[in-house]
Amino acid sequence: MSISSNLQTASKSKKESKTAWQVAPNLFTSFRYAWAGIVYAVRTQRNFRIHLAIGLVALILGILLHIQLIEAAIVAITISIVLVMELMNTALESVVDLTVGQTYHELAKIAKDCAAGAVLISAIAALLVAAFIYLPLLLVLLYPEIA
Ligand SMILES: Nc1ncnc2c1ncn2[C@@H]1O[C@H](COP(=O)(O)OP(=O)(O)OP(=O)(O)O)[C@@H](O)[C@H]1O
Repeated sequence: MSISSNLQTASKSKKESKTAWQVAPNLFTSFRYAWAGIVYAVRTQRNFRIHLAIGLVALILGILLHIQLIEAAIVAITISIVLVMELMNTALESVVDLTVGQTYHELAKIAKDCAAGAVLISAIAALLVAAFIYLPLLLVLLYPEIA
């Protein structure tokens, strides 16, 4: 996402909550800020939306394929890691943009590239987990004779 649209969205949410910089007075407010971060990512980050959709499909497929509880736990953790990496990537991009603005800086590039790399590694791990858990079940479903 571009820096200017990031700034636009940020200033919009600033208008919505002028007290967002304050320390959360209670647990409920903390949850509200956390939820606001997730909503921001859903609204502004295409990759976050894609990973969220893939995660939901994986969960539904898991239910349909009757995966075991331990497999469901692994799938849930894997989906969470990818989404967490996306959120951390978004947070880091915002901090970098806040720091250097629209000027090119080699350290800004390293920070953003490494964050993007972290997301990529988590996504590849998720693909591997999906292959290990779903592929054998799907193969048996498609070719019952190999079971
Ligand atoms: N200030 C900067 N200085 C140097 N390079 C930058 C800077 N900002 C961005 N880049 C380079 O451009 C790439 C894309 O940055 P951008 O902020 O547009 O992320 P993005 O395309 O929104 O990423 P994502 O798809 O993960 O959200 C970075 O990975 C980095 O290589």
